[in-house]
Order: sequence, then structure tokens, then C-alpha cells
Amino acid sequence: MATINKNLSEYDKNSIPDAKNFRFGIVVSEWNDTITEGLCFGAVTGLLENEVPSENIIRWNVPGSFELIYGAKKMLQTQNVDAVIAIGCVIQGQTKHFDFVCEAVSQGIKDLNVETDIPVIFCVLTDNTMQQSIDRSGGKHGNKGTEAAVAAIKMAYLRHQASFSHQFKNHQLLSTGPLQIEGLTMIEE
Ligand SMILES: Nc1c(NC[C@H](O)[C@H](O)[C@H](O)CO)[nH]c(=O)[nH]c1=O
Ligand SMILES: CC(=O)[C@@H](O)COP(=O)(O)O
Repeated sequence: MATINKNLSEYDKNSIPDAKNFRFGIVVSEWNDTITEGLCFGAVTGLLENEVPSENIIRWNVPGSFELIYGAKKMLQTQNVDAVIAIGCVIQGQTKHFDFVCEAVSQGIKDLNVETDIPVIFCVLTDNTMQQSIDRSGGKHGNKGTEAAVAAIKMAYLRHQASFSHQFKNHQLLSTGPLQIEGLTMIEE
């Protein structure tokens, strides 16, 4: 569903878990800073309105969206956070540079989610025009920063819950022989 059919700032507040004990990092690109500051405002507001204490929010700036990858990596490695929000705005110019920056940032942030245990939220606008960016950073289509804050809270909670289920699995009484299910015999590894 395209963004134009969904307001980025709207979410079901009943679906948000308790976030007051989570810590969040926010890494903000300085390229197109009128847009990224708007996205950051949306993200911080989204965290605060869901009971995240302001002292649990750590913000760093980086020069451009390409540097979000390294900034997010160092944030999660050094700041004891439960999730990181990477904020950027890439706008098509005259050359193919847009394509390379967008591909690198999306792949790099994906890699951080694969290679580390801390969720990194992709809050990077990849727009054709400045107007599209304005519309998505607090304009008529809402604020992608708010969407990112909600995603960060939900993923921090999922990570926290998963750690408990992992502990349960380790202490779970493991079957000592072939697992018999009617009509099917499963052999323990
Ligand atoms: N054109 C945009 C850039 N370009 C800069 C790169 O992100 C990077 O900082 C540079 O190549 C040095 O490594 N960055 C954006 O965030 N948005 C743009 O529209
Ligand atoms: C995304 C970019 O790097 C781009 O805005 C730079 O502009 P240009 O392609 O005209 O050099």
C-alpha cells in the first residue's frame, strides 16, 4: 500500500508495549537537514508519547545517509541501547548517485539487523522530490519518524521477549527418546 494511502503518523496506541525501560539510539543524517530534523522530531515525539524517558534517548549526527551505517553500528556497540533509529533523506539529483546511496544504506542497515542483536530501524526517505520528503516528514502524509519510533519500540520489545523464550528453551525438559506423534515418528537430532 503506498504511503499516500496511509498516514505515517497514525498507529494503534493499544498495540504499543510498555517502553519506559527501553533505551533508544537515534542517528541523524545532516544532508537535507530541514527534512531529517522533522523526521527526528517525529521519532522523539513518538518515543516520548509512549512513556520513553528523555534520558533514555541518545542522538548522534552523521554527515549523510551513507554514514548512517557506521553511526548506527557504533551506537549499538557502545551505548547499551535496545534499538537504533537511522534517519536520513536521500533525494534524486541529476546523476545515478542517488541509486548508489539508497542501495548502500538499505543494504548496510539490513546487514546490521542480520549481523548484530540490536534492531536498527530504516527511517530513510528515498524520494524523487523535496516535496515528497516534506509530505513524509510531518506534512500531508504524516511523519516517517513517528512510524520509525513505533517500529523501534515494537522491535525492542520483541527482542526482549525472545530472550526470555530462549532461556525457557534452554531449561525446557528435553524429550529423551523418539518423539511419537500419531502416524509420525520424529527422531531426536
Ligand atoms: N545526495 C545525498 C547524500 N549524499 C551524501 C552521502 O550520503 C555521503 O554522505 C557522501 O557520499 C560521503 O560519504 N546524502 C543524503 O543523505 N541525502 C542525499 O540526498
Ligand atoms: C542522492 C545524491 O547523492 C544526489 O542528491 C546528489 O545529486 P547529483 O546526483 O545531482 O550529484
